[in-house]
Amino acid sequence: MASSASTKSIFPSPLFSSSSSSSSKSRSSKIPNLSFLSSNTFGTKPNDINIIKLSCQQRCFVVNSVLKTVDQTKQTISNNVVVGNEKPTILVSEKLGEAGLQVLRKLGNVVCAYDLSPEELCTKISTCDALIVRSGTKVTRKVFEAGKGKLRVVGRAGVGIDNVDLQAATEFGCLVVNAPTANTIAAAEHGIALLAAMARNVSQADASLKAGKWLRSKYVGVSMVGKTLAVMGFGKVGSEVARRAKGLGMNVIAHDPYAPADRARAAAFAKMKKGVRIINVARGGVIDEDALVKALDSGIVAQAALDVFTEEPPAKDSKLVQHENVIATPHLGASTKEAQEGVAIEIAEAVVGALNGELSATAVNAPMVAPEVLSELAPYVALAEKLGRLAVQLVSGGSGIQSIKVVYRSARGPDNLDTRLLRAMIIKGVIEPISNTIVNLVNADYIAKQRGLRISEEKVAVDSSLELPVESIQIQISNVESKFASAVSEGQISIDGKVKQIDQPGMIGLVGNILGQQNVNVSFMSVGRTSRRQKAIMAIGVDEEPNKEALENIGAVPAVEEFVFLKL
Ligand SMILES: NC(=O)C1=CN([C@@H]2O[C@H](COP(=O)(O)OP(=O)(O)OC[C@H]3O[C@@H](n4cnc5c(N)ncnc54)[C@H](O)[C@@H]3O)[C@@H](O)[C@H]2O)C=CC1
Ligand SMILES: O=C(O)C(=O)COP(=O)(O)O
Repeated sequence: MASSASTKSIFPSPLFSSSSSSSSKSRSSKIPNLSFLSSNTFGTKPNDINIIKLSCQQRCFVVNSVLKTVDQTKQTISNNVVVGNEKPTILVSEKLGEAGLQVLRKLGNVVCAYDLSPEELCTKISTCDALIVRSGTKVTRKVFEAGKGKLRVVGRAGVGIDNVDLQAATEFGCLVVNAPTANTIAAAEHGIALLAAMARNVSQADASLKAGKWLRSKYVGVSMVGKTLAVMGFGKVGSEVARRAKGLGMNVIAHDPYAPADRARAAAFAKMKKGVRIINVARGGVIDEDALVKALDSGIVAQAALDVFTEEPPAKDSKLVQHENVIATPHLGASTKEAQEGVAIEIAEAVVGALNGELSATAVNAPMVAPEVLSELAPYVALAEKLGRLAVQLVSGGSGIQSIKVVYRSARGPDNLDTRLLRAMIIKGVIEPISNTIVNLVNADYIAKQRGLRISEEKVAVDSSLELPVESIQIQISNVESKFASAVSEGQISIDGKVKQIDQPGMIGLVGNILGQQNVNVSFMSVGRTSRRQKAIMAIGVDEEPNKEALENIGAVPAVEEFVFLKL
């Protein structure tokens, strides 16, 4: 970065050079610099401004300028899920607990429309910003196509997202969030309920009694105590089932190829014991239903208790459901009052958070960025996007960029710098100006890949006592031609960005006066700061080009740490 924190650059540096060799004051006037600040809305340390060296042609004079308001910065970070000042419309297509609806109503217009046909859903979705579903709504590619440009969030009020086309969601930049914790106990309890009901033939005995029979010897059951329960999938539900089964005196073994070894001891299921009993409260797809019918017929499987099916609802004449040794419930695992209230609140908060521009902790198709990481990276997010925007506008033909190398100079070790957000914003900056595609954290990597844009990243370690996560971000683009001959050095365009700045009273008047004295008309002025009396930034548009004296006078103002003049 040529301009250091203390440099006041009037006619700045060789275009896009990352060199720090020459002072910006000594450089040719035809190559301007630009300083950008993203206001600090996330509690990032107050010294932060984004500085970008660039070349432009439109007349614009910049002394510590504001790039984004608080909300705008949030929008940038938030995958474009913010819908401006209008109240967002949230479609709830399956029954959701009242407590969740109340949370949603505080933010937006909530439309509850149940049992929609696929066509009706597509029609309705075109006016909606968010959609909340359970397992009964198929959120297909067609739904995302119909919601294109408007649908920003799909909330799954539960765990399983197999009814949502995640690939399509990602391609359309639509965030998918779920509610992964609130129905765990309900599902585990349902598993235990099915286990006990199956062991004691509760369903069959009940049906027979209601049919006027009294068949005590037919429905002799089996005891659970001392039996072995194999839990397939030792996640949230599986481990709660295991705890309860142990309480019933069962021996519990678990199989989970992905669970940490200390959580699940792998068990071999090469051959099931004859007379095994199977319970499924996960998903129909985990069991081959035809094979299960055969196994039930042959007696290898004595009984099955099923809450979930490959096709829901299953066909009325389903051999599996009708089998006398099968008890079945219509996907009721999560259906307790308590779980549904919990799930409703969990998903409503996730959707509201997403619509408010926060990255969700339960995002399914976007990288999770911890709040503290988000907070400290906030100023760099705006910087990254601007660097991308500048890059693409400098390259002839706009779409000519095929690969970008991003160099992060940081005192942090590579493992302590999460650059996914910054990379996504660079991609956003590069692609959005030249296409109609909305790019965000959800789809950035996908869109880049689809367009053949390769992004490589390098983290360069620097010694620094500052606790900033990033000292500078540099974008390097090789083998491109520029609209501005001076932008290319040795076949490469290189743009640097950095952060810092100061807020103090009187700056607007001071700078305005200097310009006025030179008869330079101000066409716009935008000011912002990280926080009160902290770092600030100001952008001024001018109708006439200020002369050298005016620029020098501005540069001489003590509080101006750095300023640049640029023609866009
Ligand atoms: N019936 C119902 O109403 C409900 C059903 N569910 C379903 O229950 C299942 C479990 O939910 P959670 O425990 O919340 O999810 P989870 O993600 O906490 O646990 C799933 C576990 O399955 C393991 N797993 C994945 N592939 C496996 C394989 N091939 N063999 C063995 N284990 C495998 C994973 O490593 C993970 O530990 C999900 O399918 C979910 O959709 C959840 C809640 C209610
Ligand atoms: O959370 C899950 O994965 C479930 O299967 C619950 O489905 P539901 O919300 O009851 O349609």
